[in-house]
This record gives sequence, structure tokens and C-alpha cells, in this order.
Amino acid sequence: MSLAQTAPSASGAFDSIPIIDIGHASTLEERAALARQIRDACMNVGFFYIKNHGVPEETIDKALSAMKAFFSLPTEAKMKLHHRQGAHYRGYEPLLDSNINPTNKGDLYESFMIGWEKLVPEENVGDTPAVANRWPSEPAGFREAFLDYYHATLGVAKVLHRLFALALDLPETYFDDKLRHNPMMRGLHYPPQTGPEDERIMGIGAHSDFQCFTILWQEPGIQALQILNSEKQWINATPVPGTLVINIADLLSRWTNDVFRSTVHRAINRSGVSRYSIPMFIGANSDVVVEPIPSCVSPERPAKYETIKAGDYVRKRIQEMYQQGVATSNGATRQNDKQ
Ligand SMILES: O=C(O)CCC(=O)C(=O)O
Ligand SMILES: [Fe+2]
Repeated sequence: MSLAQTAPSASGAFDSIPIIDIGHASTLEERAALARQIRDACMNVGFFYIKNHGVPEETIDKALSAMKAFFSLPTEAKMKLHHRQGAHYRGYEPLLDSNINPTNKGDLYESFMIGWEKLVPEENVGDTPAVANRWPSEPAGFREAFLDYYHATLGVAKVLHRLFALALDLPETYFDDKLRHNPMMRGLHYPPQTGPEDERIMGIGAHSDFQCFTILWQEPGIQALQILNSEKQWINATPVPGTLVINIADLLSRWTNDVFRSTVHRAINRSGVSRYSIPMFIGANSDVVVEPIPSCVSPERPAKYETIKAGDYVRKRIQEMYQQGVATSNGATRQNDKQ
């Protein structure tokens, strides 16, 4: 049965998020089996955890320590790297700078955003990224720790987009030349929220991501992320040690004629201690023509959206957001903004 035929039976009324072990993906048979699990998760939930993803624990620990040290610097030091002073929002974004859900009062996170850059600076000669990252002078080792994690996670993105292709009955390499190899990534710090609960004060308000998919590391032991099911219930995306969270974002959902879900999510930190996370937003190259993937269209499920270039889609989304009076956007949007 094609995806278009099975899609109507996917209700979105999930109450848990699947965990998929991607550790064994060397044979085509193994990848096909994984793709079936991923297809199921993308059609029903739009979120899944991956385990045995290959990002070394030490790499994660170093990135986390670097983030903790950076965010504990005095505000004046961090403000020198304010993301609006540099090109394309790279750098530091203070608390309440963003309000992703216009009905809220502002997002209670601070973040540090980077894009692609080679690890060894000399190697960048002759291959300098169009937009440079802005690095803090302290803590020592911040750049290396953050970029190490970036490159390790980029490797996971490449494994995943091949599995997505298989899940969509496409040739495995379908997305190889279509998805960006230089995504944006940010470290997020959510201070603890105390006091009476107010639905309009969130760590990050309810939203869906703009790009194709997001790879999120979240700090173990601290509940904050929640995802919305079709019954309008918030389901906790409880951190599962050793996993990364993957979610489908709007552009890939559109590309699949809504067969894959881009699920609304939010985060609120009521743990009493700081909470950290690191999303990486995988998008498509601006000139990629996004038209419904054949397996996602049938006479009963005609194409819902007109064909559009990835870059135009993203620009339109950003324009709409500004028209709604949203001062800024989440990381995914910012990524698009610069592409
Ligand atoms: O911090 C989290 O758990 C979620 C972050 C997020 O949704 C985003 O940056 O788009
Ligand atoms: Fe998000």
C-alpha cells in the first residue's frame, strides 16, 4: 500500500513517542526495516527518539559544559555578541527577545546560534562560509566544543535523511543534493520558572519548526518539552538518556502532502534548575523545487499544496510571521531567514 493510502489511518492521537534504535544500518535490509519504523513515527506522531545515534557522550558533555559556562557569564559580556548586531542572527539571543507564539508574553530562553564552519580555522581558507559565526572569547574551548557537537550531529542528519528517503519510497540518495549541509544550530538555556503557572509564559511557546527536520539534544533528567496530539493533549517528550529527539518540520510535511506530521511543540522548565537543549535545524537548499513526493499523492489524496521553491516558502513564512507582529522567530525560522 502506498503512503497516500495508509495516511488516513494515522490518527495523530498518540500518547507516547517511539524510540528507534538506528545503531544497525549497514545493510539495505536493516535500513529498510528502520525506514518502516520511521515512516510509522512520522505519520502518527511527527516526533521520535533515536538511540545509538553515534554522537559520542563525551562530545555532548563538553558541549553542555561549554554552554553552561557561556550562559553563566555576566549579561554585558553576552550582549557583546547580540545576534541582531551581526549578520543573520548568529550569536547571542537574550531572554524574552523572541515570542514564537504571538498570544504569549515572550519566550523565557536565551540562546547562542551558529552555522556551519570547519573545525580547524586554517582549513577555512579558500572555503570561507558566506556568513561567519561570532564566537565568545570565553569560556576557553567553547568554539571547539560547540563545533565538535555540530559536526557529529551533521553526521546523524545524513544518516537520517537517507532513512527518510527510504521511508517515502524514494531512492535512498534522493535528499543528498536537496538538503542543506550547513544547517543552523543553537544552544538553549531555559532558566527555571517559578511562581504561579501561566499558559502565556513559556520557555518556548507552542510552534512547529519551519524547515525539514530538527535534531534535538535535551538535558537528561529535566522534563520541559511537550508535544501536541490530535486530541489537543500535551504529551511530555521526557528526556530518554542516550537519545536525540527528531521532529518533522513544516517544509518536509508539505513536501509529503502532509503524510508526515509537523507536530506543534513547546517547552516549559518548572524543574527548579536550569535546563539546556541543542536543536539543529535541517533545511532544504533555497532553489529546491518542493512538489508532493509521488508516494504521498493518490486520487483520494490529491496534492494539497502548489509547487514552491524552498527559499520562497521560507521567505513567505517569515513575512507572515512578521505580519502577525511576532518580533522574532524560533531558531528554525532564523535559519531560513538567512538562506
Ligand atoms: O528546547 C526544546 O526542547 C525545544 C526547542 C525548540 O522547539 C526549537 O528551538 O524550535
Ligand atoms: Fe521547535
